[in-house]
Amino acid sequence: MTDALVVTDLRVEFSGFVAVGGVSFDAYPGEVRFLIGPNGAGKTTCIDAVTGLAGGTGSARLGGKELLGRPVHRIVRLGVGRTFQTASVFDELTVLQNLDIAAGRHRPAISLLRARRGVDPSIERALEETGLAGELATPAGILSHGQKQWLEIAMLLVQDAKVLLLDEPVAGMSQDERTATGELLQRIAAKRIVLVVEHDMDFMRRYATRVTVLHQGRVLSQGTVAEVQADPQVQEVYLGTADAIPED
Ligand SMILES: Nc1ncnc2c1ncn2[C@@H]1O[C@H](COP(=O)(O)OP(=O)(O)OP(=O)(O)O)[C@@H](O)[C@H]1O
Repeated sequence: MTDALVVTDLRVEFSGFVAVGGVSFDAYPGEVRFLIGPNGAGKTTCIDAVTGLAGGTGSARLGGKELLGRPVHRIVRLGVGRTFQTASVFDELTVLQNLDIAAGRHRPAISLLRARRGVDPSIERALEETGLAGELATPAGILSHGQKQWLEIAMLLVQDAKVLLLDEPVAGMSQDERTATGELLQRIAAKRIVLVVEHDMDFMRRYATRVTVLHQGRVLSQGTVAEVQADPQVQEVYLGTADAIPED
């Protein structure tokens, strides 16, 4: 079983501006963990710090291992993967070629040069899991917006990421794609840590098991969906009204 991700008193400054001012949260396999908050709350900066893209102080531990201070590639090697707000796949390559590249770090370079004799089992599993099995030969550039996000997730699965940090995975998706993505996150979270940064409150309410609400670089509220929805401070930040995060 994958260890927990435990972030303690994380602080990130940009030239004296405090973007993240002492944030603590944890995430476990088996839950779909959400980080929400208004624009500029520090959500992306938190995952930038955990993945080594932004320097931070405090602690971000995966199992017993401290992530802060390690270079990006070492954090990746420890099993921490992320997606970005804009999908970063190779548009001119097929779905399979993208996944081959993602799988590359597991094989000796020479095997990448050999002719393909069937699809790698880890790639096959990732294709099934993300619903992209029918798109093997499709150039990534002509996939739908949702499918591109799923391909990015598939690339992390192929790399056997233990932690998936997903930055606004459903932004710009259709309702059907959102539902498919929520169900995908529930499936992959069974054995991995899934932390989702989102603006979409409806999506959060449907799929979050636990939520941390950030505001101006600090934790405003933390708990189950019901707990954060009932928190007057959260309601205040979202539009300043009690029905800002509507109940079903
Ligand atoms: N590289 C940087 N240099 C300076 N300031 C930055 C940098 N990155 C982020 N910031 C600032 O830090 C604050 C937090 O930004 P961040 O992108 O983490 O917020 P966010 O909660 O992810 O917002 P959004 O929902 O709009 O993506 C913002 O005020 C932002 O302008």
